Amino acid sequence: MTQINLKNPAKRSADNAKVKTKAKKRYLKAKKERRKQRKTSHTVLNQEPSSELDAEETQEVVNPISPLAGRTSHEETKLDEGPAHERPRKRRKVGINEAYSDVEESPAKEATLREERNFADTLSTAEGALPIFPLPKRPDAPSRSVLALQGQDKALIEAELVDPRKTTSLEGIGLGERTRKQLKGLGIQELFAVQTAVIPFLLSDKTQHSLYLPHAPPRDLCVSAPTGSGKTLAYVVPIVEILTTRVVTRLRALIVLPTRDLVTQVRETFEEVAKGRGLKIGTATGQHSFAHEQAQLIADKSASLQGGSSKVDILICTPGRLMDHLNSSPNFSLQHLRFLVVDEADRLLAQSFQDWLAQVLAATRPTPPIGETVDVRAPNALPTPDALAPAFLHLLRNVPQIHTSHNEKKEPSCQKLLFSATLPRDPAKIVALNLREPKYLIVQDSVKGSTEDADEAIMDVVMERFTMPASLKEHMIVCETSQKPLILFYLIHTHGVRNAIIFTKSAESTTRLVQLFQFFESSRLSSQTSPEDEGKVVIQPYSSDLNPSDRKTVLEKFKRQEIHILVCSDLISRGIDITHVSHVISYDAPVDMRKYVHRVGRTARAGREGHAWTLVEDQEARHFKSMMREAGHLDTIKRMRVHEKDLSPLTPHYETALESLKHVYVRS
Ligand SMILES: Nc1ncnc2c1ncn2[C@@H]1O[C@H](COP(=O)(O)OP(=O)(O)OP(=O)(O)O)[C@@H](O)[C@H]1O
Repeated sequence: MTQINLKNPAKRSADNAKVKTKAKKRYLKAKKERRKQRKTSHTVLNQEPSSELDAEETQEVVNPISPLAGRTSHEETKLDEGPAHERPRKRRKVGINEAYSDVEESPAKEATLREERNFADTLSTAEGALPIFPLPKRPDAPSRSVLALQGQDKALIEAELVDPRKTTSLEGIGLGERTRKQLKGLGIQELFAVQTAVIPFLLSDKTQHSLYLPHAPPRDLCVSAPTGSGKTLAYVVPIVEILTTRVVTRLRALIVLPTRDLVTQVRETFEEVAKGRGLKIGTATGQHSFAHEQAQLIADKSASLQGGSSKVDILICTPGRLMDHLNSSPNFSLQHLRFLVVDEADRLLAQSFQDWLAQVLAATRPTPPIGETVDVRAPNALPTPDALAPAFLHLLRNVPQIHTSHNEKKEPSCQKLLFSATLPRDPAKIVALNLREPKYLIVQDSVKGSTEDADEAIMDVVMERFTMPASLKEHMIVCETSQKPLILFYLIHTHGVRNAIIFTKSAESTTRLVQLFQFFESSRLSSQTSPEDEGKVVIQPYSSDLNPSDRKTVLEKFKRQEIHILVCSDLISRGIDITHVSHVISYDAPVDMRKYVHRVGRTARAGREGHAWTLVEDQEARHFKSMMREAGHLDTIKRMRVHEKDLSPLTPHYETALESLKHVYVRS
């Protein structure tokens, strides 16, 4: 045993040196040996077996050498751990050979250790060697699309994509002979993409043609398709087709729209398609007195009828007036509804209108009986045999309870159909509709069939990157605020614009612009040598300031092209279908993308060409461009430039018009 001199530090250090030298020698020897061993194992490792046989041979040659052959894996594990247990060491990464390097033992023990080292080497070379684990990898961050789709309706993610170029003939998609004839009479030779997808979904399964489907209720449908793509006929045609089978008039289809103008327009479409079918169509918009509407809609107000009473099969309405009838019209019932259509769904779902949606949905569902019930055995208890819809029959308490298949749970048969060019992405809004196994149909341009395209299209809906009609040409004109009216007048005259709709930000702005334009026209025409009326542009306001009948007259004149240009606020930016509109001009730039989509959608309808121009004031340019960029639309909208010198011939008339307008405002 080595003595350590505690008294003499110099001697102590010499002793230490001696001890160290011995230990160092042993260490160097062990190291040399290790290196030798490693060299051998490295060569073996690098010698990849040329065949399976080689690999097996390697194992067979190696294993018999090991003195540990035949030991249990448990014993082997213990042995590997041995040195580490014997002496606590600094924590560092060690190779299997290094694990033995710090051990100072007797030659006999060293021989054992050498054998063990050999065994460790065999382990590293043989099959079943200690596995080399790959370094842990940081998982990839979820993509934007994955994040965007989180929390979205599963049905939306699995939406069916429809190519907008797809058309189909009227035959073979479940339409009856009469409907086909009717459509041909309306000039419809083939069905547009959205119709080719929606009509078969609603009609191809004959079992779904029934008016009541309490045991196999139909799936609901959400449709996103560009403006002017024919969404109205997509729901009008199947509703007419299915309701034609009805015998008794009940309120079976309810179409909810955001404005009176749209109610009138959709009513016209229903009347054209349902002509000669005996279906009764009604509207409720508040345009007439409440009593008048009740008289139009309800057949029997005198008695309280559990099954309700209706004079119409189809009711087209605005949500406000619908609420009035639901709350205050006796016998106005939604229990027989087979279809609930929410057109311009995003707009309607965004507005609460006395929580109209929740109330309508509640009215389509049966409620547990409360209070007084009807004794069906009493004479005249049920006014008509089919007064109650199947899902509501349990309300008749005194019916003897005999268990039959009819006691099975009965669902309301109402099928919800949602349509919009800008379907809401907010899942909460969709959830509020309580949709039944909803199916999503998306009419989207980028469909090439690949999964990536499909995902991209769904992402577009989720991210609110809306699809525009393919035949639409879009331009923006960035200008100074003071120049805006003059630039507008210049564009109208140089491009010979007629059949246009100009959008402003308010009714007041509409009135002012129309007056200014009319003064401008007077000045311009008075200066020309040709007869005054030649080349006159007829411009009219269309705003909430007009009463409903005046609005109707203006719209009709515009449709007949007696008025060339309509100036309006966003009152008619949605849904209005005037096929000959060639230009949509946003005199005041829209502040959000939805508004933009619906405004420009008043042109380029049903595959026709159309132009959309947006005047953007200098200070608005940044917001407008970033809005377009976010919507993935900045590349599509082109810049149009108007030079100062082009405006100069019109400047005197513009100045005169400004002067005249000033007088008007001073006087008033
Ligand atoms: N199959 C068809 N063949 C010819 N014209 C059609 C066809 N389907 C619809 N149209 C016409 O296309 C025009 C646009 O239809 P519709 O008003 O239904 O569009 P939309 O998709 O509802 O548009 P928006 O989103 O602006 O309300 C209408 O004039 C309609 O008559």
